[in-house]
Amino acid sequence: LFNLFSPSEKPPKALPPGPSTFPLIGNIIWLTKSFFQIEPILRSLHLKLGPMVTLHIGSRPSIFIFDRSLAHQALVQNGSIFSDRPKTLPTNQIMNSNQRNISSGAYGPTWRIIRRNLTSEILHPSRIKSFSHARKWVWEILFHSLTTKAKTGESVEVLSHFRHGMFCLLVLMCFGDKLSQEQIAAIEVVARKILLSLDRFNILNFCPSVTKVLLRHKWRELSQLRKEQEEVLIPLIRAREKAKQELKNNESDDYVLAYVDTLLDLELPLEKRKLNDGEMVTLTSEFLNAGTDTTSTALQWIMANLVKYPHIQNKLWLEIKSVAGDNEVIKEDDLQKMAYLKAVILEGLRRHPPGHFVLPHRATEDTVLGGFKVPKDGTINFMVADMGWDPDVWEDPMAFKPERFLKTGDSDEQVFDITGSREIKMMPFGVGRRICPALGLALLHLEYFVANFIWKFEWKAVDGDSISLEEKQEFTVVMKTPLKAQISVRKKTN
Ligand code: HEM
Repeated sequence: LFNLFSPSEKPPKALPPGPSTFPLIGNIIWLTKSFFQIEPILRSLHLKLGPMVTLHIGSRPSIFIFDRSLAHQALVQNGSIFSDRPKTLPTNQIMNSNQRNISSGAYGPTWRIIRRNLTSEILHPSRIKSFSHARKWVWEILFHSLTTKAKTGESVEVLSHFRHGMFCLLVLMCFGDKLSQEQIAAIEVVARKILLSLDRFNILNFCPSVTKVLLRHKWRELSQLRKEQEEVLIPLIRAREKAKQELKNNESDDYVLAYVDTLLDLELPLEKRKLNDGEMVTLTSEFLNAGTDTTSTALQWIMANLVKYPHIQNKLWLEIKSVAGDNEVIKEDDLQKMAYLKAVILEGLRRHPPGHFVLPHRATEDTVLGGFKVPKDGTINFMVADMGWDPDVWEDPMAFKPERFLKTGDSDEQVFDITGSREIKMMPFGVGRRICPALGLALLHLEYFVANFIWKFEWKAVDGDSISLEEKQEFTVVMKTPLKAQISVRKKTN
């Protein structure tokens, strides 16, 4: 437990401060607001009340942490208390097989096994390497559609291209690389339909026993949506199961392990059984959804800044040129030699983290943080965007300056540690035991695609348009005015 008070002192009884509201009505009003609507309210409360703020949302207190060293105390130094998840809402339970996925799973043996399966079987650096042909395939699809735009002079709606590219890539990692573009499109249609309609079902959570009667058609609609998802994914899982057997029997060199293969082999530690179809659907969908919007949003923000600031784009292009020479495509090994590229990506994630909060955490014991009580079952949220914009850590924090991530002089100082294990300066992937398990993959995807985009094309604002950095909440925090760019193919002699 935290040792923030001496044994003679009594542990504090008070929760972190919060606004005064009418108990029941206030709790319900917060429930109707999205995190994005709450964020500005929290910021003004933070200025008045300090680094920890409590809102009574629904039946439990929700504590919001602004301070990076308190975040470190909670998530790193006391990770065993702060790594659980709150119980998910009844509508989400249908989509996540009753919390049987990584992101919503309770901190315990089942979560540990399914998370470790993903990190060691698929996201291990050597495994990530085995998917390089899939990345090249997706790059070629993007390259062809962008070249057509460049030739016709049409502007590019950047996000839809990026999102489709990221989705294809994750589908191939998930189901194997023998899928056609049509099959991928069918998975994408149902995944987007679900993502865009989930908010409509929130009302069902207000008093499920009542809404199950009064709004039963809406509950049916939700079950129908889940059924649609299963009807698309289960046949693909079965087909992969068969193909895997055949490829293995023939000892084929073509066999590249896919996420589904690992799930087919997995055994749940408590129940001592294999995953059922519903659980497989839940886990494969999590893989596709967790990685698509996050990465494509980050990519859009980064490219927006490269369009807005042509001198940064040019500096990056010069670095790529110095490493890539005459290569048509940037090779993955070459990315390691591009320090400025890495700085651009990190600055993008600092200035525009795709999620302004990590997923909510739950405290498993009564404990003390920052001199306040954090009650057992309380929900804890971490203010990701605000930490990355803290003027005590980052000079001129709202400016886009990749140089801040470049090592100066020849000191032995480590390159920036985004895991925050020793100290948190920003946390776009979270920190501690629940840190995004795919941060290495996400960084590789961002580096690989940004490098190739800039290597092959020059990106400019559409005539007369300035690039607005205003934000809007969707699944992630996206550009309110989506980036449109005019692109031209770079000439070798440029
Ligand atoms: C730029 C891209 C990405 C960003 C910024 C990002 C960010 C995050 C954040 C903030 C969390 C929550 C951490 C917490 O609750 O403390 C998270 C969790 C997670 N992410 Fe990512 N992510 C990205 C890409 C991906 C990709 C590509 C995948 C999968 C292929 C993925 C899979 C997951 C999973 C499964 C979790 C849940 C971890 C757990 O609860 O144990 N993410 N991510």
